[in-house]
Amino acid sequence: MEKLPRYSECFICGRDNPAGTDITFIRTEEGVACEYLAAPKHNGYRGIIHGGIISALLDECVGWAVSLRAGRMCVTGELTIRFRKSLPVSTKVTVKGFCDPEQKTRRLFRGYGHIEDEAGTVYAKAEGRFFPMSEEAQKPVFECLKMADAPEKAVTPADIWGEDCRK
Ligand SMILES: CCCCCCCC(=O)SCCNC(=O)CCNC(=O)[C@H](O)C(C)(C)COP(=O)(O)OP(=O)(O)OC[C@H]1O[C@@H](n2cnc3c(N)ncnc32)[C@H](O)[C@@H]1OP(=O)(O)O
Repeated sequence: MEKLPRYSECFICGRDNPAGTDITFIRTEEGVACEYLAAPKHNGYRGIIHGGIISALLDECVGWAVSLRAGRMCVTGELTIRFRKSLPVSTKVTVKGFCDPEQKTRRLFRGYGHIEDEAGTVYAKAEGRFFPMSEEAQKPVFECLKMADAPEKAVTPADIWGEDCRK
């Protein structure tokens, strides 16, 4: 399992965004995952994590999973979240994202994901459609992507996709 780069300004994974969740995503055999310890600063109602935070975690995790498959960073076109159970503060959960293997076009990628705790309880599920950026639009993204373990180190498309890098 390999740590994915972090986007310095991102609300979810950015080191330089004090409002964020300070999360590192990991490439897994099936897709992408991250650990999240439900924090009181992310409350909606007292003691329960805000649905917007849950949505943002799933958006980014599934977004990474489809981006790895697409060979380009993607933007979210559509995201549907099903909130199955309230997520209590202080719960340690794993967020998992996957790209639909039944890919029919290179223009639009479908992805899905969920949030579960150590006992396997699922709190929320997501599915969405994601669109790869153009090569031009992707360039500024790489100005802010930094290696997870070396924040001073820049990242190139080849660092993420290797030989699968889309031209
Ligand atoms: C990798 C790190 C993780 C990152 C996670 C964070 C991701 C984000 O949150 S990104 C921020 C939020 N998203 C955005 O800012 C994207 C804003 N939207 C856009 O840029 C554009 O609307 C975009 C790219 C989605 C589609 O634009 P465009 O390519 O011009 O679409 P368009 O030509 O109108 O439509 C193409 C096809 O896609 C479909 N489509 C277009 N937009 C959408 C949409 N939002 N949802 C579903 N389908 C859509 C259309 O139906 C159309 O299909 P068809 O040709 O069969 O009619």
